Amino acid sequence: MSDIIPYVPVMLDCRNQHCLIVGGGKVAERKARNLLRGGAIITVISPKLSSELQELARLDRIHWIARHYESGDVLGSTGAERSGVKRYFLVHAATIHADVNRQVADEARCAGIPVNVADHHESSSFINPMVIRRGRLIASITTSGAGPVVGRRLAGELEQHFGQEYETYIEFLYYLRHRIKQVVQDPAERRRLLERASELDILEEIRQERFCWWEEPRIEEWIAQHRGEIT
Ligand SMILES: C[C@@]1(CC(=O)O)c2cc3[nH]c(cc4nc(cc5[nH]c(cc(n2)[C@H]1CCC(=O)O)[C@@](C)(CC(=O)O)[C@@H]5CCC(=O)O)C(CC(=O)O)=C4CCC(=O)O)c(CCC(=O)O)c3CC(=O)O
Ligand SMILES: NC(=O)C1=CN([C@@H]2O[C@H](COP(=O)(O)OP(=O)(O)OC[C@H]3O[C@@H](n4cnc5c(N)ncnc54)[C@H](O)[C@@H]3O)[C@@H](O)[C@H]2O)C=CC1
Repeated sequence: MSDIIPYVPVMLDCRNQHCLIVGGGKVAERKARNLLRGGAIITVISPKLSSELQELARLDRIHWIARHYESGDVLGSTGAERSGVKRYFLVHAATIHADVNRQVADEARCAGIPVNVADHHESSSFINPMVIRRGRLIASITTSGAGPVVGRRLAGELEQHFGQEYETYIEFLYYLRHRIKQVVQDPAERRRLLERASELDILEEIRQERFCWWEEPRIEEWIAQHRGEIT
């Protein structure tokens, strides 16, 4: 048995970042979908593509280099250079060949580029969790390699817990916090207001379809009412 890797969870902003996927099958397709959703610019190096990836290439949503991986590709120093890439933000090694995946991983690690290896999580510098989304709320869960079957069941439990009402709830709290930050300068006062905001029973109101979005005057009134409170 291998040790538990003490993964550090982070959320990456991949918008307009160049990402490389080596391999063009079912797994590469899933990694591409995930990155596209995050706004990344994707290059795929693979002699063949799944039908969904072919469609994405046809629509210019991904840049396809139609050949086997060559040493130096992760640095953008071979064919990838022609796609205008200076440096990849992250790399996925997702071919069917363990030795090719390992080569991609070694080259990426040497270059200091985060890499995910589809067939061997111990060689990866990052792994992909199961994700559920409710607008701004993103809940992700991983079993650190125990596998997606159990992960999917646990994600299903999260889906039950975090219903669609959380999208409005979190959006409301975001908006209220944004306004508090604009009008209240004192950090202690701000924190107190933010705590008050988190105690509001909005979630239940949304669930019962009683919630009306707070317009500007109501927010100002609420802030004025609570900012002078002494705790
Ligand atoms: C460690 C990790 C690294 C990573 O890839 O990031 C990893 C690794 C491996 N997966 C393998 C197999 C499968 N993975 C899936 C599916 C998913 N795998 C995902 C994540 C992860 N998979 C990372 C953390 C996982 C964790 O939480 O523990 C998901 C969540 C996200 C995503 O892939 O983007 C996505 C769910 C998509 C969804 O349901 O929505 C399926 C099912 C399917 O394909 O339909 C199978 C076949 C069934 C099976 O084998 O269990 C193998 C063996 C390969 C082999 O033996 O050849 C390895 C290699 C190893 O364990 O080292
Ligand atoms: N991490 C995960 O979530 C999962 C990982 N896997 C593993 O991921 C890997 C890929 O699986 P699939 O996508 O299902 O396989 P697949 O057979 O559908 O696709 C493999 C792809 O690799 C390409 N390829 C082969 N040699 C190449 C090379 N030298 N350079 C560039 N591309 C090359 C092929 O053209 C093909 O597009 C396998 O090792 C599999 O065991 C499988 C399921 C889930």
